Amino acid sequence: MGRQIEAPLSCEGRFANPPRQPAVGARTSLLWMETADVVAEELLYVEAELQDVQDQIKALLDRQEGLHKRQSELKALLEECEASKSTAQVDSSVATDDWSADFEWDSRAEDIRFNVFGISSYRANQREIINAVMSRRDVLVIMAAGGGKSLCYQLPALLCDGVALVVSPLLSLIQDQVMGLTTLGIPAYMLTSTTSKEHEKLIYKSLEKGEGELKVLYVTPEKISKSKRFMSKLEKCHHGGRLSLIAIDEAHCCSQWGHDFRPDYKNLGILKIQFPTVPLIALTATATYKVQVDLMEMLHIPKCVKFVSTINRPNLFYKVHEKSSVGKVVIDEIADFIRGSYSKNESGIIYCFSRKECEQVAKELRERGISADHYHADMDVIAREKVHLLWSKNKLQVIVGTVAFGMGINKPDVRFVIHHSLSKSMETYYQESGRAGRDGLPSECVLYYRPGDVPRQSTMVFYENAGLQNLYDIVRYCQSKRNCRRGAFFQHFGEPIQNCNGMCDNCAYEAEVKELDATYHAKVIVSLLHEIQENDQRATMLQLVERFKVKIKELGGSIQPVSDLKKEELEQLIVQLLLEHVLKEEFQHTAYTTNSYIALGSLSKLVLQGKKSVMLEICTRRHEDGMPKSAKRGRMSGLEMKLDELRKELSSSNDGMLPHAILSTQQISILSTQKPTSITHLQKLIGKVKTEKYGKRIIELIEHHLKSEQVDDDDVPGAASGSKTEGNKKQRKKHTVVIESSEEEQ
Ligand SMILES: Nc1ncnc2c1ncn2[C@@H]1O[C@H](COP(=O)(O)OP(=O)(O)OP(=O)(O)O)[C@@H](O)[C@H]1O
Ligand SMILES: [Mg+2]
Repeated sequence: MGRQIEAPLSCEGRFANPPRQPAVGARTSLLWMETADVVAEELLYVEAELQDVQDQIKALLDRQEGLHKRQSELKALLEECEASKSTAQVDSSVATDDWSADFEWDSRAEDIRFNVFGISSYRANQREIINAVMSRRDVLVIMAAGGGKSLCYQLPALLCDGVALVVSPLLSLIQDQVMGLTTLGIPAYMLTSTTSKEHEKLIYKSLEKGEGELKVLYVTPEKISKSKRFMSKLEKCHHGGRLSLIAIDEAHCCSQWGHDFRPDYKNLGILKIQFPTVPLIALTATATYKVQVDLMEMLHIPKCVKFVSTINRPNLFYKVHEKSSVGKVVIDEIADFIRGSYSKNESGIIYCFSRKECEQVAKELRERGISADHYHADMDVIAREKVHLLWSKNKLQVIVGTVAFGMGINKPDVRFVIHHSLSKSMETYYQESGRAGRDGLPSECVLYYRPGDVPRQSTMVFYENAGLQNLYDIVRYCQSKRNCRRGAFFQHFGEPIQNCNGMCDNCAYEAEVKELDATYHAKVIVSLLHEIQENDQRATMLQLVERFKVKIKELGGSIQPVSDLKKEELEQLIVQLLLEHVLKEEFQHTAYTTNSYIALGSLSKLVLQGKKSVMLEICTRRHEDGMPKSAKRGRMSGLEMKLDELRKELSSSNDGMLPHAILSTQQISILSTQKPTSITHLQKLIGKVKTEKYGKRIIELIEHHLKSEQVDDDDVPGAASGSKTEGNKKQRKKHTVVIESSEEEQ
């Protein structure tokens, strides 16, 4: 604990009880001396009493603070219990249903899963969800980002007769999904602002009369709330018994308590009212209990079956990187990181705060030789689509985007997601970073954080429901120098802690963290703000830092020396004081912008009165950086590289088809281990549809590879046949890290 220093400002009532004066009269000096002794004695006694009272007050205040904290924890817990009770009551009505039992559609479902989607086994909950939908139940799915939610409605869409309607919030997401399904030969269409009149006619005809081949129809929520024409066609489709199911993807957008509320999603409740007998499946990666209850109410699905899976993404390495205040330095570091760890054109995403920043970052990365382009809502649709397609086909390494890019984007082999600036909440960060490693292979999520970015973000979110609270949660995640990053996600989403396995910076590397007593600094900051407010002034974080430095110089002679804090550390302290309610942010609008000012928070008095100490964690050194080598994926084998080239070649000769849709990374890995040389064997590994389309080329390539291996073996004197392949296999195994809990196609 640090020393207690007199607060620079006086506290209320400091001299409220001055010592009583002795009576003056014709007394001798002896009497005066005796009186002085008595007074001194009483003074000592009173001072001791006062100290005692002070201690008690401090203890009480500490207790009060603790109780307040516990009170809000308990309130939140109670809310969760009530929410789960109400959903449990709902769920109890279906408790007797066993969704993993045998169903009549089992073999057809297996056939489509494997032969159409090329997926060799279900992931956790997928089969059960599909069975519930097929049993015509309403379903709520909470499943991790990249967990495989799409299959849960796409497969039933193919199993059922008629058309499945999918509501999805973003154009980019819809394009991505339609592109993926078309590649698999599934008749999927979208009805959005970009749909041509010709296509629109075709879709409407199909809805109205059941003509044509429409199977899955994607729309944005605006279509439901704003287009009467569309709704009337949908009704006709329903009356004809051809509306098979309704899926609402990214369903958290319905709830005001969710992190990405969209007003048009609020009107989706109409769907269940208009089509009560059609099963509705709502899917999201992020929904707290509160959001789940909200969703069930808003979508009118009180009796839905709920499937909740873990949010854990064991293959993602989470890291917070200290961000320099010099823009060029940040870009240099990002460029070095990409060049150093991802020199083989591995895909990545960089999230930026603003559209202008996206363009700037992309341009500066290009200047440093990295193939990058920007993506944001100000670009016209064609330009955006072009960038997205180039990236999807691995012809562009990095997309630098705003939040407009990402929700549900399905590129499985994104190896890194960098946040150039802070996200606005834990949910947003979980979703955006969750774009990485959807193929289950090790991938990195790096957030560049500097406390100076907090006011930038807070001016954007303060008017949102719980906007500041959400922002401060992610800020707490960033400020922490010791706590497990993964643990912060579990805590936030109310899930029991699971082992991180060293897959975050704080767990992987021990940082040298100095704990500094910053109580005095905090007192000076609080006093300064008193002065500022008394003079009817305001101070931004930057101005406060500057004034602090001046103040410390002024006070310098009269106080014991305190350790100097650098500008960034002072900003870190101010942010910590915001998180601890010693300070708060206030916002003021000008004609052009909104400014954040730092003001006194509810606990500022405690600091001033010396009843609250403030400790600051300063990271002096981190021994290493980045994902540990042991967690990184080994280099591709020769055959894997050849198969990768083949899928790229097939992708460019089949316009619109994405390389990973031709062969997924897992399939390439399986093929390179099993080396099938017959169509029958190949079909067992990648399914019928892909074998019919690309089987001949794949077999040719594998045979050619085996022959060249044989030649190499023959060239090695004394090498036994097959021994080299074996050797390669062993070597590869040594480099490859298998992430246990990702149930990939192995
Ligand atoms: N059972 C499975 N086995 C292997 N891969 C699968 C399986 N199910 C889905 N996938 C693949 O996992 C990836 C992610 O799937 P999907 O896009 O459905 O994720 P999601 O849950 O919708 O994530 P998000 O919340 O980010 O939208 C896709 O490449 C998909 O093909
Ligand atoms: Mg999705």
